[in-house]
Amino acid sequence: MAATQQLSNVLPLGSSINDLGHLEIGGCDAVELAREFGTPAYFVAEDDIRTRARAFVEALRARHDDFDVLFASKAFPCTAVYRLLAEEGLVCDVASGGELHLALRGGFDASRIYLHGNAKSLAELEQAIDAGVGHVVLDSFMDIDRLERVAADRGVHQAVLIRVTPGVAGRTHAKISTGQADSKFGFGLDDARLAIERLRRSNSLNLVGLHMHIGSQLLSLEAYRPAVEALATLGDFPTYNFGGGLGVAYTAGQQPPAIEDYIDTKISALHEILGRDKRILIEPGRSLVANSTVTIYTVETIKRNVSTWVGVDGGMSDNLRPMLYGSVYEAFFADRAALAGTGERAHVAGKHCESGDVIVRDVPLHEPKAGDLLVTPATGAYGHAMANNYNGIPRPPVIFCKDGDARVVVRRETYDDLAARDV
Ligand SMILES: Cc1ncc(COP(=O)(O)O)c(C=O)c1O
Ligand SMILES: N[C@@H](CCCC[NH3+])C(=O)O
Repeated sequence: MAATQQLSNVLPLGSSINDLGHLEIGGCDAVELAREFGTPAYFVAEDDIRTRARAFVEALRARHDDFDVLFASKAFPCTAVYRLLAEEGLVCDVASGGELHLALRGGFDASRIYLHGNAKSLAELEQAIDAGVGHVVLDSFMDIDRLERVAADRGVHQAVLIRVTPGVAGRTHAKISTGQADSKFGFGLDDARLAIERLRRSNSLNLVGLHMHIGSQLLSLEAYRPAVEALATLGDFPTYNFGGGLGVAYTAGQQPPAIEDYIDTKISALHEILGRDKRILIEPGRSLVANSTVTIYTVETIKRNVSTWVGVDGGMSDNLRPMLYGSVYEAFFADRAALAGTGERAHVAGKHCESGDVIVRDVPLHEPKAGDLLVTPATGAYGHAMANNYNGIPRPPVIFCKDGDARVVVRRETYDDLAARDV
């Protein structure tokens, strides 16, 4: 049991080990889930996401009157997740026409959607304005020109924010650091001043505030205050969006900041630097959904050479993060969860034709054998979202689990789906 206690920070809230020694998530036996829905598959404890969404809302409500929590939907864009978070009273950030389509399908009112993007197309801007999105977050001078034309053509007065790169980068992997001046995102401080001037003269765009997002998977909160200080040099606005970024635990040893501390840091900076009379938006993605989900694979092969290689039926097509960022995960067997963290050290290899397709390196696995069900926790954020069809692998299903019941919310792709776009 000690082993799963250590893993409680990475597993969905409410997970347990049942009398058979099997992992349970959302009250469902993981071995039964794999039997019923097949592998690989993403299994989501619905209540985990609800609890975290409520924690963000409550932490804000305790500290500030006028706020919204935006679901940064790039982290887990499927209609069931949009629906769940719309039910929890969140608003939504989308970064493309496709995410906008899903958010609307998932039940978000268009007025509660913010459109982001550093390279929005004309078609996406038209789609957003025609749908009636509440806010567009502007990212470049061309973005301003294009949106102004679209809004003017339609006689719409569109609320906008400007995305600013405050010159402060959150401490994280270089590929997910976004606050530095030399970034593809947003306006640097000098350009932001020009953009503000430009928007003050606009008849069709109504600048309501500033946005920043300084990086993702931040395990330290120290960069937020200097970033807010930088925003404050741009003038006084009614609305500020301080982005997402809160890190999560991927491995047993990790202790990310608590949601309350994260909100406290942002709200203290808001009150002390910008004032109390502001509307504040925050935009979490990963920290809402990452730990809600486990992926379950089936072990197909075991090979022993210099190392032990445990080959599973998925890989970089369902979890690109180890390949992109060298991300580290835990792994253990669903039917002997209490033995997590014990056994022979092995690499969990994906099935793709890439030497780097290794899901977890150097993890203790208890007597691995073909047919074992291998669990990797914390795959809810940027897992399904970045899934792909490399090597002709159909993308896995997403299964929601709650109170012992499980239901498919995204079905498994088929081989016919793979061929469907060929002409
Ligand atoms: C503009 C914007 N907002 C919010 C997020 C969500 O970030 P996270 O998943 O780190 O909370 C991102 C992604 O990093 C982003 O680019
Ligand atoms: N895809 C990244 C996060 C991207 C953040 C989006 N701005 C990850 O898995 O960590």
